[in-house]
Amino acid sequence: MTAPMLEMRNVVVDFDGFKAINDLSLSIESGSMTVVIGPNGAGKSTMCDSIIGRVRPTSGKVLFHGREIQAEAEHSIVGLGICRKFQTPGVLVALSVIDNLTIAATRDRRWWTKFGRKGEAEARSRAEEILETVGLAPRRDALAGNLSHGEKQWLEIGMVVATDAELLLLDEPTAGMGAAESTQTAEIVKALVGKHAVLVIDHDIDFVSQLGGHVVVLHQGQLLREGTLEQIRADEEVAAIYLGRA
Ligand SMILES: Nc1ncnc2c1ncn2[C@@H]1O[C@H](COP(=O)(O)OP(=O)(O)OP(=O)(O)O)[C@@H](O)[C@H]1O
Repeated sequence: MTAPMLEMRNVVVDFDGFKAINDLSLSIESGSMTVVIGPNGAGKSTMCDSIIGRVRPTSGKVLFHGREIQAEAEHSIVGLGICRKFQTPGVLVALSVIDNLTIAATRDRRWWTKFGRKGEAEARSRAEEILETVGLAPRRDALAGNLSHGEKQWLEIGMVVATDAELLLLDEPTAGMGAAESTQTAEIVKALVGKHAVLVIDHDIDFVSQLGGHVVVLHQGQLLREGTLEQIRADEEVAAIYLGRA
């Protein structure tokens, strides 16, 4: 039997006696979409931190294609093919959209780790492709600093995609967005699935329903439920704890 692409096995993250992640086990398959929801403080960001190597599990294992990565440095985890987008966009505001994407594509993790820097022409052609994927073709030459909040988020998704990571971690990609921008974000994220596995953290249930992925509910650092959004919505314990229904 082949190992899942990513597996968290009995992971505990203990901050001075407080278990932000408490015996969490879950698997993510290649090319899949997993959406993590849960109340504030459920441990969603800490879960991402423990996958990417920003936080060390106190116990348990994180495996990527069967290889233990829980003790690896963040940059080597990125080199293996896991890349994370944070809530706050980290684009280079003085550069154009296409230049931001080209720089990110130049740092394609496979070229970075195995062959040195990718050629400028190849990186630019990859950047042009990603420009379409994230819907920013009309804003190609705009300075990143002049983009709207939503456009900056899409550019940063594009920069994560440009690394050609196998697993993309998107932490609240719709933070601060209105309904129309959230819908467009769902379309962008759905288009990434297949080529990449995507793990999305988000609070917005409308957005989660537009994504249509496998839903994981975290509560107090533990996996409360997983399934389709319909199964999650029908679950009375989840409704009481998270969706606010008695
Ligand atoms: N470095 C830390 N030291 C101590 N406690 C922490 C640390 N990081 C997170 N926590 C605590 O761990 C718990 C889980 O936090 P986390 O940010 O992972 O939750 P979350 O589900 O992402 O919440 P939110 O939806 O509000 O972003 C919270 O109670 C938080 O205060």
